[in-house]
Amino acid sequence: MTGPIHPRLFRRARATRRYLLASVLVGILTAVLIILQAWLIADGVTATFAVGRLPQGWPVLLLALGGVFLARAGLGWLNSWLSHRSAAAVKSQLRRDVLAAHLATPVGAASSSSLIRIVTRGLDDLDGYFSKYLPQLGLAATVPFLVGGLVLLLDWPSAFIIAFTLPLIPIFMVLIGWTTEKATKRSFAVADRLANHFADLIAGLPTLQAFARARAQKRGVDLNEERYRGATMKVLTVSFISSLALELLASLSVAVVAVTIGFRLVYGQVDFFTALFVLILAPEAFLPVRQVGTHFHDSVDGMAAADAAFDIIDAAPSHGGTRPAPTGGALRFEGVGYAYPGTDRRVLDGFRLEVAPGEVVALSGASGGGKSTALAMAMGFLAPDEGRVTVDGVSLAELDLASWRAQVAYVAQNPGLVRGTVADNVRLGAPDATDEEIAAALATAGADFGPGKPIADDGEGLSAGERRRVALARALRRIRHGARLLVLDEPTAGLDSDREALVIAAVRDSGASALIVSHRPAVLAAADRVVEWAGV
Ligand SMILES: Nc1ncnc2c1ncn2[C@@H]1O[C@H](COP(=O)(O)OP(=O)(O)OP(=O)(O)O)[C@@H](O)[C@H]1O
Repeated sequence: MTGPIHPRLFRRARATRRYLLASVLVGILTAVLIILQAWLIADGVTATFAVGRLPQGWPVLLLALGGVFLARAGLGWLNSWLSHRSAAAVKSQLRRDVLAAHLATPVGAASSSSLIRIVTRGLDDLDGYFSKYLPQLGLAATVPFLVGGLVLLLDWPSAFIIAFTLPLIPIFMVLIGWTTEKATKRSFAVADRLANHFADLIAGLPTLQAFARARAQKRGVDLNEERYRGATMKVLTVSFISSLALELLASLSVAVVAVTIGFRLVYGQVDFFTALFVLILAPEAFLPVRQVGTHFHDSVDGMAAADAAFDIIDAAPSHGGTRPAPTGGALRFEGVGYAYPGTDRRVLDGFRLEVAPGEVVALSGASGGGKSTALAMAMGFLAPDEGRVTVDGVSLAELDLASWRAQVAYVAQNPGLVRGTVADNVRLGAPDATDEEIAAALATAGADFGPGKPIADDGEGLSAGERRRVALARALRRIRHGARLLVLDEPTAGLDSDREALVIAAVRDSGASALIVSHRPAVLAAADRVVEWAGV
Protein backbone atom coordinates (compact mmCIF):
# COMPACT_ATOMS: atom_id res chain seq x y z
CA MET A 1 0.00 0.00 0.00
CA THR A 2 1.30 3.44 -0.85
CA GLY A 3 -0.34 6.30 1.04
CA PRO A 4 -2.92 6.12 3.79
CA ILE A 5 -5.68 4.86 1.48
CA HIS A 6 -5.38 1.61 -0.45
CA PRO A 7 -5.13 3.03 -4.00
CA ARG A 8 -6.76 0.12 -5.82
CA LEU A 9 -9.67 -0.02 -3.37
CA PHE A 10 -10.11 3.73 -3.72
CA ARG A 11 -10.03 3.65 -7.52
CA ARG A 12 -11.96 0.48 -8.13
CA ALA A 13 -14.53 0.15 -5.34
CA ARG A 14 -17.14 2.90 -5.59
CA ALA A 15 -18.41 2.32 -2.04
CA THR A 16 -14.93 3.20 -0.70
CA ARG A 17 -15.06 6.69 -2.19
CA ARG A 18 -18.60 7.32 -0.94
CA TYR A 19 -17.65 6.10 2.51
CA LEU A 20 -14.53 8.28 2.66
CA LEU A 21 -16.63 11.35 1.95
CA ALA A 22 -19.13 10.32 4.62
CA SER A 23 -16.39 9.69 7.17
CA VAL A 24 -14.90 13.17 6.56
CA LEU A 25 -18.34 14.71 7.18
CA VAL A 26 -18.73 12.61 10.34
CA GLY A 27 -15.21 13.76 11.34
CA ILE A 28 -16.16 17.44 11.01
CA LEU A 29 -19.31 16.96 13.09
CA THR A 30 -17.32 14.99 15.67
CA ALA A 31 -14.75 17.80 15.92
CA VAL A 32 -17.52 20.34 16.52
CA LEU A 33 -18.98 18.14 19.25
CA ILE A 34 -15.55 17.59 20.85
CA ILE A 35 -14.99 21.35 20.98
CA LEU A 36 -18.48 21.91 22.41
CA GLN A 37 -17.93 19.19 25.00
CA ALA A 38 -14.56 20.66 26.06
CA TRP A 39 -16.05 24.14 26.23
CA LEU A 40 -18.98 22.99 28.39
CA ILE A 41 -16.66 21.10 30.79
CA ALA A 42 -14.13 23.96 31.01
CA ASP A 43 -16.91 26.50 31.49
CA GLY A 44 -18.62 24.43 34.21
CA VAL A 45 -15.40 23.72 36.12
CA THR A 46 -14.21 27.37 35.87
CA ALA A 47 -17.55 28.67 37.12
CA THR A 48 -17.61 26.12 39.99
CA PHE A 49 -14.10 27.16 41.11
CA ALA A 50 -14.99 30.86 40.77
CA VAL A 51 -18.05 30.71 43.07
CA GLY A 52 -16.97 27.77 45.23
CA ARG A 53 -20.18 25.81 44.58
CA LEU A 54 -22.23 24.54 41.64
CA PRO A 55 -22.79 27.50 39.29
CA GLN A 56 -26.15 28.91 38.41
CA GLY A 57 -27.92 27.02 35.66
CA TRP A 58 -25.86 23.85 36.23
CA PRO A 59 -28.77 21.54 35.30
CA VAL A 60 -28.84 23.15 31.84
CA LEU A 61 -25.08 22.70 31.60
CA LEU A 62 -25.39 19.04 32.54
CA LEU A 63 -28.23 18.52 30.09
CA ALA A 64 -26.21 20.18 27.31
CA LEU A 65 -23.24 17.97 28.16
CA GLY A 66 -25.49 14.88 28.14
CA GLY A 67 -26.83 16.01 24.75
CA VAL A 68 -23.27 16.27 23.39
CA PHE A 69 -22.40 12.80 24.71
CA LEU A 70 -25.56 11.40 23.10
CA ALA A 71 -24.83 13.15 19.81
CA ARG A 72 -21.26 11.76 19.84
CA ALA A 73 -22.59 8.27 20.52
CA GLY A 74 -25.10 8.72 17.68
CA LEU A 75 -22.34 9.83 15.31
CA GLY A 76 -20.24 6.84 16.36
CA TRP A 77 -23.15 4.54 15.62
CA LEU A 78 -23.78 6.23 12.25
CA ASN A 79 -20.12 5.91 11.33
CA SER A 80 -20.06 2.25 12.29
CA TRP A 81 -23.29 1.57 10.33
CA LEU A 82 -21.91 3.34 7.26
CA SER A 83 -18.59 1.51 7.51
CA HIS A 84 -20.23 -1.91 7.74
CA ARG A 85 -22.48 -1.15 4.79
CA SER A 86 -19.49 0.02 2.75
CA ALA A 87 -17.47 -3.04 3.75
CA ALA A 88 -20.35 -5.30 2.68
CA ALA A 89 -20.70 -3.46 -0.64
CA VAL A 90 -16.97 -3.56 -1.40
CA LYS A 91 -16.61 -7.22 -0.40
CA SER A 92 -19.58 -8.14 -2.54
CA GLN A 93 -18.21 -6.18 -5.54
CA LEU A 94 -14.74 -7.72 -5.16
CA ARG A 95 -16.16 -11.25 -4.79
CA ARG A 96 -18.24 -10.81 -7.93
CA ASP A 97 -15.25 -9.37 -9.83
CA VAL A 98 -12.91 -12.15 -8.69
CA LEU A 99 -15.40 -14.84 -9.67
CA ALA A 100 -16.10 -13.12 -13.01
CA ALA A 101 -12.34 -12.97 -13.64
CA HIS A 102 -12.01 -16.64 -12.78
CA LEU A 103 -14.95 -17.55 -15.00
CA ALA A 104 -13.32 -15.65 -17.87
CA THR A 105 -10.20 -17.81 -17.49
CA PRO A 106 -11.24 -20.94 -15.64
CA VAL A 107 -8.08 -22.73 -16.78
CA GLY A 108 -4.53 -21.79 -15.88
CA ALA A 109 -5.56 -19.18 -13.28
CA ALA A 110 -5.47 -19.14 -9.45
CA SER A 111 -5.72 -22.50 -7.69
CA SER A 112 -9.10 -23.41 -6.19
CA SER A 113 -7.84 -23.23 -2.60
CA SER A 114 -6.29 -19.76 -3.12
CA LEU A 115 -9.51 -18.61 -4.74
CA ILE A 116 -11.68 -19.98 -1.92
CA ARG A 117 -9.42 -18.45 0.72
CA ILE A 118 -9.49 -15.02 -0.92
CA VAL A 119 -13.23 -14.82 -1.54
CA THR A 120 -14.19 -16.15 1.89
CA ARG A 121 -12.02 -15.41 4.95
CA GLY A 122 -9.57 -13.19 3.07
CA LEU A 123 -12.02 -10.52 1.94
CA ASP A 124 -13.91 -10.73 5.25
CA ASP A 125 -10.77 -9.24 6.80
CA LEU A 126 -11.65 -6.02 4.97
CA ASP A 127 -14.11 -5.42 7.82
CA GLY A 128 -11.14 -4.21 9.88
CA TYR A 129 -10.16 -1.75 7.14
CA PHE A 130 -13.66 -0.30 6.85
CA SER A 131 -14.96 -0.53 10.40
CA LYS A 132 -11.81 0.52 12.25
CA TYR A 133 -9.14 2.05 10.02
CA LEU A 134 -11.11 4.25 7.60
CA PRO A 135 -13.41 5.81 10.24
CA GLN A 136 -10.29 6.81 12.20
CA LEU A 137 -8.71 8.15 9.03
CA GLY A 138 -11.79 10.34 8.52
CA LEU A 139 -11.46 11.64 12.06
CA ALA A 140 -7.68 12.08 11.73
CA ALA A 141 -8.17 14.15 8.58
CA THR A 142 -10.55 16.58 10.28
CA VAL A 143 -10.45 16.64 14.09
CA PRO A 144 -6.74 17.66 14.57
CA PHE A 145 -7.10 20.56 12.12
CA LEU A 146 -10.29 21.96 13.62
CA VAL A 147 -9.17 21.41 17.22
CA GLY A 148 -5.64 22.65 16.48
CA GLY A 149 -7.07 25.73 14.73
CA LEU A 150 -9.14 26.60 17.78
CA VAL A 151 -6.18 26.07 20.12
CA LEU A 152 -4.17 28.44 17.88
CA LEU A 153 -6.79 31.13 18.38
CA LEU A 154 -6.86 30.62 22.16
CA ASP A 155 -3.25 29.86 23.03
CA TRP A 156 -0.67 29.92 20.23
CA PRO A 157 2.25 28.35 22.24
CA SER A 158 0.19 25.18 22.80
CA ALA A 159 -0.87 25.14 19.15
CA PHE A 160 2.82 25.49 18.25
CA ILE A 161 3.74 22.41 20.35
CA ILE A 162 0.88 20.40 18.85
CA ALA A 163 1.84 21.44 15.30
CA PHE A 164 5.43 20.27 15.86
CA THR A 165 4.75 17.01 17.69
CA LEU A 166 1.62 15.77 15.89
CA PRO A 167 3.30 15.20 12.48
CA LEU A 168 5.80 12.88 14.18
CA ILE A 169 3.01 10.32 14.54
CA PRO A 170 2.25 10.01 10.78
CA ILE A 171 6.01 9.91 10.08
CA PHE A 172 6.36 6.98 12.50
CA MET A 173 3.27 5.42 10.98
CA VAL A 174 4.77 5.50 7.48
CA LEU A 175 7.92 3.77 8.75
CA ILE A 176 5.85 1.21 10.63
CA GLY A 177 3.57 0.79 7.60
CA TRP A 178 6.50 -0.24 5.39
CA THR A 179 7.62 -2.91 7.84
CA THR A 180 4.08 -4.13 8.45
CA GLU A 181 3.28 -4.34 4.74
CA LYS A 182 6.24 -6.60 4.10
CA ALA A 183 5.46 -8.80 7.12
CA THR A 184 1.76 -9.05 6.21
CA LYS A 185 2.42 -9.90 2.57
CA ARG A 186 4.75 -12.65 3.69
CA SER A 187 2.22 -13.96 6.22
CA PHE A 188 -0.51 -13.94 3.53
CA ALA A 189 1.72 -15.82 1.06
CA VAL A 190 2.69 -18.40 3.71
CA ALA A 191 -0.99 -18.90 4.65
CA ASP A 192 -1.82 -19.35 0.96
CA ARG A 193 0.93 -21.96 0.60
CA LEU A 194 -0.32 -23.76 3.70
CA ALA A 195 -3.92 -23.80 2.39
CA ASN A 196 -2.84 -25.09 -1.05
CA HIS A 197 -0.55 -27.69 0.48
CA PHE A 198 -3.30 -28.92 2.75
CA ALA A 199 -5.89 -29.05 -0.06
CA ASP A 200 -3.46 -31.02 -2.27
CA LEU A 201 -2.75 -33.36 0.61
CA ILE A 202 -6.42 -34.12 1.25
CA ALA A 203 -7.05 -34.66 -2.48
CA GLY A 204 -4.01 -36.93 -2.79
CA LEU A 205 -4.53 -38.86 0.44
CA PRO A 206 -5.48 -42.19 -1.22
CA THR A 207 -2.34 -42.02 -3.41
CA LEU A 208 -0.13 -41.06 -0.49
CA GLN A 209 -1.54 -43.94 1.53
CA ALA A 210 -1.03 -46.34 -1.35
CA PHE A 211 2.64 -45.39 -1.41
CA ALA A 212 2.86 -45.31 2.40
CA ARG A 213 3.82 -41.62 2.27
CA ALA A 214 0.85 -40.17 4.16
CA ARG A 215 2.72 -39.93 7.48
CA ALA A 216 5.78 -38.45 5.83
CA GLN A 217 3.63 -35.52 4.68
CA LYS A 218 3.04 -34.58 8.31
CA ARG A 219 6.49 -33.06 8.38
CA GLY A 220 5.67 -30.86 5.39
CA VAL A 221 2.48 -29.61 7.06
CA ASP A 222 4.35 -29.05 10.34
CA LEU A 223 7.00 -27.06 8.50
CA ASN A 224 4.46 -24.87 6.71
CA GLU A 225 2.53 -24.42 9.93
CA GLU A 226 5.70 -23.36 11.72
CA ARG A 227 6.44 -20.85 8.96
CA TYR A 228 2.90 -19.48 9.24
CA ARG A 229 3.22 -19.22 13.01
CA GLY A 230 6.51 -17.36 12.63
CA ALA A 231 5.09 -14.99 10.02
CA THR A 232 1.98 -14.27 12.14
CA MET A 233 4.08 -13.66 15.25
CA LYS A 234 6.22 -11.22 13.29
CA VAL A 235 3.13 -9.25 12.22
CA LEU A 236 1.86 -9.23 15.81
CA THR A 237 5.24 -8.13 17.17
CA VAL A 238 5.40 -5.20 14.74
CA SER A 239 1.81 -4.37 15.62
CA PHE A 240 2.37 -4.33 19.42
CA ILE A 241 5.66 -2.45 19.27
CA SER A 242 4.29 0.17 16.93
CA SER A 243 1.16 0.69 19.05
CA LEU A 244 3.41 1.20 22.08
CA ALA A 245 5.62 3.66 20.20
CA LEU A 246 2.66 5.72 18.95
CA GLU A 247 1.01 5.70 22.38
CA LEU A 248 4.25 6.91 24.01
CA LEU A 249 4.78 9.63 21.44
CA ALA A 250 1.22 10.96 21.79
CA SER A 251 1.33 10.84 25.61
CA LEU A 252 4.67 12.69 25.72
CA SER A 253 3.37 15.36 23.35
CA VAL A 254 0.25 15.94 25.46
CA ALA A 255 2.48 16.02 28.56
CA VAL A 256 4.62 18.76 27.01
CA VAL A 257 1.48 20.83 26.28
CA ALA A 258 0.23 20.22 29.86
CA VAL A 259 3.51 21.13 31.54
CA THR A 260 4.03 24.34 29.55
CA ILE A 261 0.46 25.53 29.97
CA GLY A 262 0.65 24.62 33.67
CA PHE A 263 3.71 26.85 34.13
CA ARG A 264 2.10 29.68 32.21
CA LEU A 265 -1.02 29.35 34.35
CA VAL A 266 1.08 29.58 37.52
CA TYR A 267 2.87 32.70 36.19
CA GLY A 268 -0.46 34.24 35.22
CA GLN A 269 0.27 34.29 31.49
CA VAL A 270 -2.93 32.39 30.72
CA ASP A 271 -6.32 32.31 32.42
CA PHE A 272 -7.79 29.21 34.06
CA PHE A 273 -10.62 28.71 31.53
CA THR A 274 -8.24 28.82 28.54
CA ALA A 275 -5.72 26.51 30.23
CA LEU A 276 -8.38 23.94 31.07
CA PHE A 277 -10.07 24.22 27.67
CA VAL A 278 -6.73 23.67 25.88
CA LEU A 279 -5.79 20.86 28.24
CA ILE A 280 -9.04 19.02 27.52
CA LEU A 281 -8.73 19.62 23.77
CA ALA A 282 -5.04 18.74 23.29
CA PRO A 283 -5.40 14.92 23.70
CA GLU A 284 -8.39 15.01 21.33
CA ALA A 285 -6.12 16.37 18.60
CA PHE A 286 -3.71 13.45 19.03
CA LEU A 287 -6.25 10.69 19.63
CA PRO A 288 -7.57 10.12 16.08
CA VAL A 289 -4.07 10.18 14.56
CA ARG A 290 -2.80 7.73 17.16
CA GLN A 291 -5.82 5.49 16.61
CA VAL A 292 -5.17 5.43 12.85
CA GLY A 293 -1.80 3.86 13.59
CA THR A 294 -3.31 1.32 15.96
CA HIS A 295 -6.15 0.37 13.61
CA PHE A 296 -3.83 0.21 10.63
CA HIS A 297 -2.88 -3.25 11.90
CA ASP A 298 -6.52 -4.34 11.93
CA SER A 299 -6.70 -3.49 8.26
CA VAL A 300 -3.52 -5.01 6.82
CA ASP A 301 -4.84 -8.57 6.43
CA GLY A 302 -7.87 -7.28 4.55
CA MET A 303 -5.68 -5.13 2.32
CA ALA A 304 -3.42 -8.08 1.54
CA ALA A 305 -6.53 -10.07 0.57
CA ALA A 306 -7.79 -7.14 -1.53
CA ASP A 307 -4.40 -7.02 -3.29
CA ALA A 308 -4.62 -10.75 -4.02
CA ALA A 309 -8.17 -10.25 -5.31
CA PHE A 310 -7.09 -7.37 -7.56
CA ASP A 311 -4.20 -9.49 -8.88
CA ILE A 312 -6.72 -12.12 -10.01
CA ILE A 313 -9.06 -9.49 -11.46
CA ASP A 314 -6.23 -7.71 -13.30
CA ALA A 315 -4.71 -10.94 -14.60
CA ALA A 316 -7.97 -11.93 -16.33
CA PRO A 317 -7.49 -11.03 -19.98
CA SER A 318 -10.26 -8.89 -21.35
CA HIS A 319 -10.90 -11.29 -24.19
CA GLY A 320 -14.26 -11.44 -25.85
CA GLY A 321 -16.18 -8.59 -27.37
CA THR A 322 -19.79 -7.68 -27.94
CA ARG A 323 -20.59 -9.02 -31.42
CA PRO A 324 -23.12 -11.87 -31.39
CA ALA A 325 -21.45 -15.10 -32.54
CA PRO A 326 -22.18 -16.15 -36.14
CA THR A 327 -24.63 -19.04 -36.15
CA GLY A 328 -22.87 -20.84 -39.01
CA GLY A 329 -19.41 -21.15 -40.52
CA ALA A 330 -16.18 -22.89 -39.64
CA LEU A 331 -14.15 -22.78 -36.42
CA ARG A 332 -10.54 -22.00 -37.31
CA PHE A 333 -7.23 -21.81 -35.46
CA GLU A 334 -5.08 -19.44 -37.51
CA GLY A 335 -1.40 -19.72 -36.57
CA VAL A 336 -2.21 -19.80 -32.84
CA GLY A 337 0.59 -19.52 -30.27
CA TYR A 338 0.36 -19.61 -26.47
CA ALA A 339 2.48 -19.75 -23.32
CA TYR A 340 0.82 -20.03 -19.90
CA PRO A 341 1.32 -16.93 -17.73
CA GLY A 342 4.47 -17.17 -15.64
CA THR A 343 6.08 -19.74 -17.97
CA ASP A 344 8.28 -19.20 -21.03
CA ARG A 345 7.57 -22.53 -22.66
CA ARG A 346 5.34 -22.15 -25.70
CA VAL A 347 2.60 -24.75 -25.49
CA LEU A 348 1.27 -23.94 -28.96
CA ASP A 349 3.09 -22.26 -31.83
CA GLY A 350 1.75 -21.74 -35.34
CA PHE A 351 -1.14 -24.09 -34.62
CA ARG A 352 -3.63 -24.38 -37.49
CA LEU A 353 -6.86 -26.34 -37.64
CA GLU A 354 -10.31 -25.98 -39.20
CA VAL A 355 -13.62 -27.57 -38.29
CA ALA A 356 -16.09 -27.01 -41.14
CA PRO A 357 -19.85 -27.09 -40.45
CA GLY A 358 -20.99 -30.69 -39.92
CA GLU A 359 -17.42 -32.00 -39.95
CA VAL A 360 -16.01 -34.29 -37.22
CA VAL A 361 -12.32 -33.56 -36.70
CA ALA A 362 -10.15 -35.61 -34.35
CA LEU A 363 -7.09 -33.95 -32.82
CA SER A 364 -4.40 -36.35 -31.80
CA GLY A 365 -0.76 -36.09 -30.80
CA ALA A 366 1.83 -36.29 -28.08
CA SER A 367 0.70 -36.06 -24.48
CA GLY A 368 1.32 -32.58 -23.12
CA GLY A 369 1.41 -31.20 -26.67
CA GLY A 370 -1.25 -28.57 -26.00
CA LYS A 371 -4.44 -30.23 -27.28
CA SER A 372 -6.54 -29.42 -24.19
CA THR A 373 -5.10 -25.90 -24.30
CA ALA A 374 -6.38 -25.58 -27.90
CA LEU A 375 -9.86 -26.72 -26.78
CA ALA A 376 -9.80 -24.16 -23.95
CA MET A 377 -9.13 -21.54 -26.64
CA ALA A 378 -12.02 -22.79 -28.76
CA MET A 379 -14.22 -22.22 -25.70
CA GLY A 380 -12.80 -18.73 -25.18
CA PHE A 381 -11.36 -19.68 -21.77
CA LEU A 382 -7.87 -18.68 -22.95
CA ALA A 383 -6.92 -16.06 -25.53
CA PRO A 384 -4.04 -16.83 -27.91
CA ASP A 385 -1.04 -14.55 -27.54
CA GLU A 386 -0.26 -15.08 -31.23
CA GLY A 387 -2.58 -15.73 -34.17
CA ARG A 388 -6.35 -15.98 -33.66
CA VAL A 389 -9.26 -18.33 -33.27
CA THR A 390 -12.16 -17.45 -35.57
CA VAL A 391 -15.79 -18.44 -36.09
CA ASP A 392 -16.97 -17.87 -39.63
CA GLY A 393 -13.98 -15.57 -40.11
CA VAL A 394 -14.67 -13.42 -37.03
CA SER A 395 -12.12 -13.52 -34.21
CA LEU A 396 -13.35 -14.83 -30.86
CA ALA A 397 -11.79 -11.68 -29.40
CA GLU A 398 -14.60 -9.69 -31.01
CA LEU A 399 -17.43 -12.03 -30.08
CA ASP A 400 -19.75 -12.01 -27.14
CA LEU A 401 -18.40 -15.23 -25.62
CA ALA A 402 -21.71 -16.14 -23.95
CA SER A 403 -23.43 -16.18 -27.34
CA TRP A 404 -20.59 -18.32 -28.74
CA ARG A 405 -20.64 -20.77 -25.85
CA ALA A 406 -24.43 -21.12 -26.26
CA GLN A 407 -23.61 -22.79 -29.59
CA VAL A 408 -21.04 -25.16 -28.13
CA ALA A 409 -21.35 -28.35 -26.07
CA TYR A 410 -18.15 -29.02 -24.15
CA VAL A 411 -16.86 -32.09 -22.38
CA ALA A 412 -13.65 -31.37 -20.49
CA GLN A 413 -10.98 -33.95 -19.67
CA ASN A 414 -12.21 -33.93 -16.06
CA PRO A 415 -15.80 -32.84 -16.54
CA GLY A 416 -17.28 -30.69 -13.82
CA LEU A 417 -20.30 -32.12 -12.01
CA VAL A 418 -22.40 -30.45 -9.36
CA ARG A 419 -23.92 -31.98 -6.25
CA GLY A 420 -27.40 -33.36 -6.96
CA THR A 421 -28.57 -36.10 -9.28
CA VAL A 422 -27.41 -37.26 -12.69
CA ALA A 423 -30.50 -35.54 -14.15
CA ASP A 424 -29.53 -32.22 -12.50
CA ASN A 425 -26.15 -32.44 -14.17
CA VAL A 426 -27.52 -33.28 -17.60
CA ARG A 427 -29.94 -30.36 -17.25
CA LEU A 428 -26.98 -27.98 -16.94
CA GLY A 429 -26.64 -28.40 -20.72
CA ALA A 430 -30.33 -27.90 -21.45
CA PRO A 431 -32.28 -26.50 -18.48
CA ASP A 432 -35.72 -27.18 -19.95
CA ALA A 433 -35.04 -30.81 -20.96
CA THR A 434 -37.84 -33.22 -19.97
CA ASP A 435 -37.22 -36.38 -17.92
CA GLU A 436 -37.68 -38.48 -21.05
CA GLU A 437 -35.15 -36.40 -22.99
CA ILE A 438 -32.63 -36.78 -20.18
CA ALA A 439 -33.16 -40.54 -19.99
CA ALA A 440 -32.76 -40.75 -23.79
CA ALA A 441 -29.54 -38.66 -23.71
CA LEU A 442 -28.10 -40.91 -21.01
CA ALA A 443 -28.98 -44.02 -23.00
CA THR A 444 -27.37 -42.53 -26.12
CA ALA A 445 -24.22 -41.79 -24.14
CA GLY A 446 -24.08 -45.45 -23.08
CA ALA A 447 -25.00 -44.81 -19.43
CA ASP A 448 -26.43 -47.83 -17.64
CA PHE A 449 -27.55 -45.85 -14.58
CA GLY A 450 -30.71 -43.81 -14.14
CA PRO A 451 -31.17 -40.02 -14.05
CA GLY A 452 -32.05 -40.19 -10.34
CA LYS A 453 -28.61 -41.49 -9.28
CA PRO A 454 -27.24 -39.13 -6.63
CA ILE A 455 -23.93 -37.31 -7.10
CA ALA A 456 -22.04 -35.94 -4.12
CA ASP A 457 -19.48 -33.09 -4.09
CA ASP A 458 -16.68 -33.38 -6.61
CA GLY A 459 -18.63 -35.97 -8.64
CA GLU A 460 -18.26 -38.50 -5.86
CA GLY A 461 -20.51 -41.52 -6.33
CA LEU A 462 -19.62 -42.02 -9.99
CA SER A 463 -16.64 -43.72 -11.59
CA ALA A 464 -14.40 -41.70 -13.94
CA GLY A 465 -16.03 -43.39 -16.97
CA GLU A 466 -19.53 -42.75 -15.57
CA ARG A 467 -18.73 -39.08 -15.04
CA ARG A 468 -17.65 -38.81 -18.63
CA ARG A 469 -20.88 -40.42 -19.82
CA VAL A 470 -22.96 -37.97 -17.78
CA ALA A 471 -20.96 -35.11 -19.29
CA LEU A 472 -21.42 -36.56 -22.76
CA ALA A 473 -25.18 -36.97 -22.25
CA ARG A 474 -25.21 -33.33 -21.16
CA ALA A 475 -23.34 -32.26 -24.29
CA LEU A 476 -25.56 -34.35 -26.60
CA ARG A 477 -28.69 -32.90 -25.00
CA ARG A 478 -27.29 -29.42 -25.58
CA ILE A 479 -26.80 -30.19 -29.26
CA ARG A 480 -30.45 -31.29 -29.44
CA HIS A 481 -31.34 -27.93 -27.89
CA GLY A 482 -29.68 -25.94 -30.64
CA ALA A 483 -25.90 -25.99 -30.05
CA ARG A 484 -23.93 -26.76 -33.21
CA LEU A 485 -20.42 -27.73 -32.14
CA LEU A 486 -19.22 -30.51 -29.88
CA VAL A 487 -15.87 -29.86 -28.20
CA LEU A 488 -14.80 -33.11 -26.58
CA ASP A 489 -11.62 -33.86 -24.65
CA GLU A 490 -10.95 -37.61 -24.56
CA PRO A 491 -14.69 -38.43 -24.43
CA THR A 492 -14.22 -42.20 -24.60
CA ALA A 493 -11.26 -42.58 -22.25
CA GLY A 494 -12.12 -45.24 -19.67
CA LEU A 495 -14.99 -46.72 -21.74
CA ASP A 496 -15.10 -50.30 -22.98
CA SER A 497 -15.22 -50.81 -26.75
CA ASP A 498 -19.00 -51.42 -26.90
CA ARG A 499 -19.78 -48.20 -25.05
CA GLU A 500 -17.15 -46.36 -27.07
CA ALA A 501 -18.92 -47.47 -30.28
CA LEU A 502 -22.21 -46.17 -28.83
CA VAL A 503 -20.65 -42.80 -28.02
CA ILE A 504 -19.09 -42.47 -31.48
CA ALA A 505 -22.42 -43.32 -33.09
CA ALA A 506 -24.17 -40.74 -30.88
CA VAL A 507 -21.70 -38.02 -31.88
CA ARG A 508 -22.05 -38.85 -35.58
CA ASP A 509 -25.85 -39.07 -35.37
CA SER A 510 -26.08 -35.67 -33.68
CA GLY A 511 -25.21 -34.07 -37.03
CA ALA A 512 -23.18 -31.39 -35.23
CA SER A 513 -19.63 -30.39 -36.03
CA ALA A 514 -17.18 -31.87 -33.56
CA LEU A 515 -13.63 -31.23 -32.46
CA ILE A 516 -12.52 -34.28 -30.53
CA VAL A 517 -9.21 -34.71 -28.76
CA SER A 518 -8.52 -38.42 -28.65
CA HIS A 519 -5.87 -41.07 -29.02
CA ARG A 520 -8.36 -43.92 -29.41
CA PRO A 521 -8.16 -45.72 -32.82
CA ALA A 522 -11.95 -46.17 -32.97
CA VAL A 523 -12.52 -42.43 -32.57
CA LEU A 524 -9.79 -41.56 -35.11
CA ALA A 525 -11.30 -44.04 -37.57
CA ALA A 526 -14.79 -42.54 -37.19
CA ALA A 527 -13.63 -38.93 -37.72
CA ASP A 528 -13.91 -37.18 -41.09
CA ARG A 529 -10.40 -35.91 -40.63
CA VAL A 530 -7.57 -36.50 -38.18
CA VAL A 531 -5.16 -33.69 -37.32
CA GLU A 532 -1.88 -34.85 -35.81
CA TRP A 533 -0.27 -32.24 -33.59
CA ALA A 534 3.24 -33.13 -32.57
CA GLY A 535 3.55 -30.21 -30.15
CA VAL A 536 6.03 -27.34 -30.25
N1 LIG B 1 -2.32 -24.02 -15.92
C1 LIG B 1 -1.18 -24.30 -16.48
N2 LIG B 1 -0.08 -23.59 -16.19
C2 LIG B 1 1.10 -23.87 -16.77
N3 LIG B 1 1.28 -24.85 -17.65
C3 LIG B 1 0.23 -25.61 -17.98
C4 LIG B 1 -1.05 -25.39 -17.41
N4 LIG B 1 -1.91 -26.29 -17.94
C5 LIG B 1 -1.20 -27.05 -18.78
N5 LIG B 1 0.09 -26.65 -18.80
C6 LIG B 1 1.16 -27.22 -19.60
O1 LIG B 1 0.82 -27.06 -20.96
C7 LIG B 1 1.20 -28.18 -21.69
C8 LIG B 1 0.04 -28.64 -22.55
O2 LIG B 1 -0.98 -29.10 -21.71
P1 LIG B 1 -2.32 -29.70 -22.33
O3 LIG B 1 -3.15 -30.16 -21.21
O4 LIG B 1 -2.90 -28.72 -23.26
O5 LIG B 1 -1.73 -30.93 -23.17
P2 LIG B 1 -2.49 -32.12 -23.86
O6 LIG B 1 -1.93 -32.22 -25.23
O7 LIG B 1 -3.98 -31.97 -23.74
O8 LIG B 1 -2.01 -33.33 -22.96
P3 LIG B 1 -2.72 -34.76 -22.72
O9 LIG B 1 -2.82 -35.43 -24.05
O10 LIG B 1 -1.76 -35.45 -21.82
O11 LIG B 1 -4.04 -34.47 -22.09
C9 LIG B 1 1.68 -29.21 -20.71
O12 LIG B 1 3.08 -29.27 -20.79
C10 LIG B 1 1.26 -28.70 -19.38
O13 LIG B 1 2.24 -28.98 -18.43
